[in-house]
Amino acid sequence: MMTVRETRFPSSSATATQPDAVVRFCDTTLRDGEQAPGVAFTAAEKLAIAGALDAIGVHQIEAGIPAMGVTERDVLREILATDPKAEIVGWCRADHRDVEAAASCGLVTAHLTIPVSDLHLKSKLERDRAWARRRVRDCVVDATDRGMRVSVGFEDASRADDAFVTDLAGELRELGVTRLRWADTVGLLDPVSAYDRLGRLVRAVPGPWEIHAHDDFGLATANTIAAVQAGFTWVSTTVLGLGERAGNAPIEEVAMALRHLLKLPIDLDTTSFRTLAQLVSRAAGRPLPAGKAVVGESVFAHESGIHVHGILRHPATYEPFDPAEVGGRRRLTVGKHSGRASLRHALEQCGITAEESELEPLVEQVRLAATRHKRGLDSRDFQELLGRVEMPAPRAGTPTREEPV
Ligand SMILES: CC(=O)SCCNC(=O)CCNC(=O)[C@H](O)C(C)(C)COP(=O)(O)OP(=O)(O)OC[C@H]1O[C@@H](n2cnc3c(N)ncnc32)[C@H](O)[C@@H]1OP(=O)(O)O
Ligand SMILES: O=C(O)CCC(=O)C(=O)O
Repeated sequence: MMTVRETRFPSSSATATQPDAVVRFCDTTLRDGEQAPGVAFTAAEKLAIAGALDAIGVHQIEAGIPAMGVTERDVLREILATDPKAEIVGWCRADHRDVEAAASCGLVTAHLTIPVSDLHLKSKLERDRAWARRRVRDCVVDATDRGMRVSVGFEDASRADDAFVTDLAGELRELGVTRLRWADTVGLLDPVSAYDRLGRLVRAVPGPWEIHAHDDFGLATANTIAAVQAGFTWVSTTVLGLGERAGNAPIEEVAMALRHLLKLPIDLDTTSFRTLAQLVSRAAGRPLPAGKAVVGESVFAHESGIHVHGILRHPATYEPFDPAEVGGRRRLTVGKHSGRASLRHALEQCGITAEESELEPLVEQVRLAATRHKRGLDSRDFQELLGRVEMPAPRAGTPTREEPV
């Protein structure tokens, strides 16, 4: 383990814009996440993921689709039987059969979805806005009559007529719908328009709104943050952004951006983010990319000379927050872009105090070796290199580092 002086990261609450606002998370890894092509969680994996999401303090877990059949409903019952703190939600179409299926699992909360763009209504369902209004209202009444709490999602809202969505939202609030979800189903939103459009919507129809963003243009996190800035108080997320096509807004990115960029309090145990990401990555059969924001293996690894020089003086120079906040680990690596400060530090870790004049040739040797290997040097490579260049012997009694430098 490297030894960087303990230094404090700049406070994350110093410039809070809305100090009392707690943004709530509806995590849909087990619904939209599992809709990612080729992903199929087993019951055991669904239970493990639900347990992990509950343990970190997610407010709502969208745990599956009751209409999918008996196996899905059994898993939903099993998740409910674990008595989680999080509210467990079943995703439903605006269809009485789906409401019945949700109720039959013992779910007390149902999320009903209705497409709202003319494209979806006409081309997909061969229906119109009047049908959508009638159908969703009927299903809301059906679910509430069964004693269920109901939220409603507007599918393809980003391509819908805002006036229609606003009117429908007002009617649904009056029917007792607890929350409205605005879905950017195909990821067509940009943050500036999101802020503008969603701000107008919240002002017209106050109350809890949730943003459900997709990442087709790589903007899911940015759009989610913009929605919160516009007044939305719930966010739809999935672990690692797993989901349809390019996926959803990753929980780990949204939470850390809200905490550190918007300075909002986040009441999730973010220290488990890395283990949660590893769990979902394994269950989904999708490797966790080294550079994945917040939870990738490399996002707190530093090789470049200027960066390591800075990090050794104050980690905040090249880290946005303390890696421990997300269960991550800082690593200083030696490679093609290392400089003298980095190698001086690596040598110190091996118990060697080098003369300044010895560092420059070592830098050159490290560059050549890293280029030859086409990767950073691990501790064995580094030791080998030291054996080949003339360096002072390690200080007596100082253990030689075994772990990567
Ligand atoms: C944007 C989203 O992520 S939406 C969520 C999408 N998720 C999934 O589709 C995953 C799970 N889906 C399934 O297992 C199946 O599609 C089921 C069980 C929901 C339905 O299966 P099937 O009855 O075989 O229907 P199929 O998948 O062929 O077509 C979808 C049907 O839902 C209807 N439908 C689609 N959206 C809605 C809606 N929001 N409200 C009401 N009906 C809808 C379509 O009109 C079509 O009905 P039809 O068969 O009467 O024409
Ligand atoms: O719940 C909803 O309405 C959103 C459905 C969805 O996953 C989407 O539109 O991307």
